[in-house]
Amino acid sequence: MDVSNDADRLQTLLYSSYSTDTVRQMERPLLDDGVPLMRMAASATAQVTMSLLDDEDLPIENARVTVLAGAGNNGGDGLYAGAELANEGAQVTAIAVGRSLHEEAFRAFVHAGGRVLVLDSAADIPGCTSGFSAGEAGERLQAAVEYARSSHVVLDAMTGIGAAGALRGIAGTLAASIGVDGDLPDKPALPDNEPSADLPLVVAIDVPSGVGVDDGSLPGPYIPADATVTFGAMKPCAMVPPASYACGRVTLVDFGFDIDDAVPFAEMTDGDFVSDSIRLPRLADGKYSRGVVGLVTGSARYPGAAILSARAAARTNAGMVRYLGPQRAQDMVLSALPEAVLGKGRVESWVVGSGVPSAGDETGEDDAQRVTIAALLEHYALHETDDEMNARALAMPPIVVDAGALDLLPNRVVPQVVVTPHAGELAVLLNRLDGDGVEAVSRQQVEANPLRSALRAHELTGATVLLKGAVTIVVGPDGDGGDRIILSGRAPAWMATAGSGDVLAGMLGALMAQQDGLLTDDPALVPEVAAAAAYTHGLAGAIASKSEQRGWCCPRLYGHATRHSANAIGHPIVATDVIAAIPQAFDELIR
Ligand SMILES: NC(=O)C1=CN([C@@H]2O[C@H](COP(=O)(O)OP(=O)(O)OC[C@H]3O[C@@H](n4cnc5c(N)ncnc54)[C@H](OP(=O)(O)O)[C@@H]3O)[C@@H](O)[C@H]2O)[C@@H](O)CC1
Ligand SMILES: [K+]
Repeated sequence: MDVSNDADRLQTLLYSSYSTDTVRQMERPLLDDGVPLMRMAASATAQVTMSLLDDEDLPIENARVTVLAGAGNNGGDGLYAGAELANEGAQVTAIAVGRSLHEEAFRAFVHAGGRVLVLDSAADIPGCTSGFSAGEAGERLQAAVEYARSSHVVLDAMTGIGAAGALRGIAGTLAASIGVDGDLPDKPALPDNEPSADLPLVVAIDVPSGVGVDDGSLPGPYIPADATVTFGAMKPCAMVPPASYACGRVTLVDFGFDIDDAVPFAEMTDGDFVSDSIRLPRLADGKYSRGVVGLVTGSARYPGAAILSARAAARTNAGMVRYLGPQRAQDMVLSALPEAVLGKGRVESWVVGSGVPSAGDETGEDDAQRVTIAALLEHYALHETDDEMNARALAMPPIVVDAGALDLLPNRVVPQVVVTPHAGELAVLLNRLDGDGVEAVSRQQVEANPLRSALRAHELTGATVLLKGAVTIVVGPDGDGGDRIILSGRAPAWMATAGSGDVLAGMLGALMAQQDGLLTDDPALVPEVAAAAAYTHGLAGAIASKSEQRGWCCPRLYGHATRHSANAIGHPIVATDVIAAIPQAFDELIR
């Protein structure tokens, strides 16, 4: 990735996340040059902690701070940060969860007046008691939990990027007692990831302990944070849900990593990125050249989805919308959108399945829409032996496969097919594709590790996958034989409402129709346009609900002035309100 100037570099740093291996490669040259990264990390953590205490009107001299310190460098960060807070007058206790502590950091901590409570009887930490009985170990653990709970601040320094798998042993028990075990992060969605006023404030060092650092999963007990101070570069867990929901407000400490040659693991969309997907009208344009969207959506049973998808597509910069569906839905579409054209004709993209019953639905089997969709989707199927049919499939216009069409998806398809499931629908899709012999995956499992599920669906089908959520995950081809992961976190939580998905499907269809056929020629653009649709949908929802809250907030950059952040929570909306706000969203994106 070529990052030509400083502003571009910072933008890339804030909106890209890198795997732990890449982060270690990027920090290597600095460590070799003797740059004191750990001290820099610790100072930043102490400063962020003090400013949080300040926000709560808690003087540092009165603050009780608990450092949950692991045996690795993450624990070292915590101990140095604890030492700085102790030097400022705080009363700081470190709970040693492993058998050792980072030596120099431990010395600095003790020198600053910090106290240490050891939990592992086999620990070997200078000046600390060990070899105690199992009974005493239990008492110490209980005391540690109580002490942490009654603190003003907990610095979570158990594990950082060296974490492997679910937290085990004492760290796991402590996380289950102080944090969460088995549930997704569950708190009101506030603007700017505002910390709750409840004490203790939890500050995660680098990453919250217990989350899947490289995939955003929650493999076991974890400690949700009010704030995370992360070093050098964003890790996937700070962007990918549900771990990203456990990070609270994120501050990135720029170590000056050279990111020119680093390939991000996952990127977050921003408005600049999205505007590339918007085709501005041209002087010589007519309605056809601006892109026509064909919709096979809605059904006799669910006609409303036809209206929502048609109106959303028409508002999203399409030249024209064609609608195919049952008489009742046709009548309703025409009265809601007189501009719609009924019946078949040339289109630049398709949207199928929104508001169409699936096979499991009681009206599913005999719904005529399903017959039309199944026939259309056959044109997108890839066959092992038939090159001619494959060439025809590769030349098809892009298509959005939503809701009731998902169970009609052929096994292997071309990448300009975008499937748009929510977690439950993705679980059903994966179980059908994986077939018997592979353990069935539940909606809850998809929710606990949505990225893995989206990657799996892309791998199995070849389709581009857009998994809906407060942070929407898009997985598609990167053009070099690999996967591209793009996220959109623009939507406020108010958008979790009936019909919201139908609106997204229509918007995505329209954005794909206006790409002048480029998506068919270059499938690597498909995930970009899919993420752009999710972002524009989220932005329209934010405008409609007058909400500053979003699924993902851009991290603060340590040492740089914090932009004043508005804090309107906003108000409830219905899907129709989102459509009404699309023009204003475009206005913002094009400006
Ligand atoms: N490189 C640098 O100089 C800089 C690094 N920096 C900081 O260092 C961090 C990386 O440090 P790291 O590599 O030492 O690993 P770290 O995250 O402390 O984890 C290792 C410890 O965790 C334990 N552990 C692992 N898995 C576990 C599990 N499932 N359940 C329970 N325990 C588990 C593991 O135990 P073990 O497996 O050895 O028994 C070991 O004790 C990085 O995130 C950043 O904060 C910054 O200061 C900037 C400069
Ligand atoms: K941590």
